[in-house]
Amino acid sequence: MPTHLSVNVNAVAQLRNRRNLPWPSVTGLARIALEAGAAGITVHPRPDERHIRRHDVFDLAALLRADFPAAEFNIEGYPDERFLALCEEVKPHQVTLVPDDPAQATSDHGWDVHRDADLLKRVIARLKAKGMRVSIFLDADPALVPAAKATGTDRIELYTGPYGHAADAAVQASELKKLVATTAAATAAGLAVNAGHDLTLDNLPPLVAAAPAIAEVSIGHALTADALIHGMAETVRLYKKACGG
Ligand SMILES: CC(=O)[C@@H](O)[C@H](O)COP(=O)(O)O
Ligand SMILES: NCC(=O)COP(=O)(O)O
Repeated sequence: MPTHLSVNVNAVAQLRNRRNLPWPSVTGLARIALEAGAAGITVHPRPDERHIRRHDVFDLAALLRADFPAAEFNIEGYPDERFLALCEEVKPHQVTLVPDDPAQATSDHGWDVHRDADLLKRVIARLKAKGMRVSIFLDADPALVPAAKATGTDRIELYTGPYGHAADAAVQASELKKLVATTAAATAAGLAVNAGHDLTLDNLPPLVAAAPAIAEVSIGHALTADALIHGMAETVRLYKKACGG
């Protein structure tokens, strides 16, 4: 089964937010991505609404419900009360919990699954009780898998930043090894595996070849940059091919 591609539209929203104008259209670009074969859409509404705004989340949910019922909506974020209430209202297919501080420029680490075990258990049970699948952002380290599993999560999302922005080939190869080992440990523990952050057309094929069990990648920054060159539809086709299908 090829790895599913979820298109993250944060960067489309960030470009739109430069002006008080409705373009580029977040739902319009999401529609093009889904028509071109993306399996889903991802957003990471941050508290300062620097890119995705609250209304985008509702607009995208309505788009998927009306016109792309087979596609999945994935909402990422830190589980404060505002975020949890938003998820409960929108009911996406998947909620990805990320340990980001509001001041962070972007996500740069996974959960401390030991220190934050109680918070994660409580929040995951709450979201799952409302029918949402839950994934937690995790650094590539197989030793973290047992504690991740103990939180009750359905999936982990491997933080691929250190692989994606590795300074040289040797570092990238060593990061890839960690991603492969963590995928194997998670799969053996009965957890499905997603991956994301700084994935590109260049680094995606070696990742999915080495870890074909990865169920889904969510990609935004590089994919949006490529869409400026190739257009969104062609870019989604290129990334789908890079995902193996
Ligand atoms: C959770 C994760 O990996 C992030 O990639 C995030 O969704 C990106 O957030 P920004 O688009 O705000 O950098
Ligand atoms: N979960 C990762 C994601 O949605 C997008 O990350 P990036 O491709 O913008 O780095």
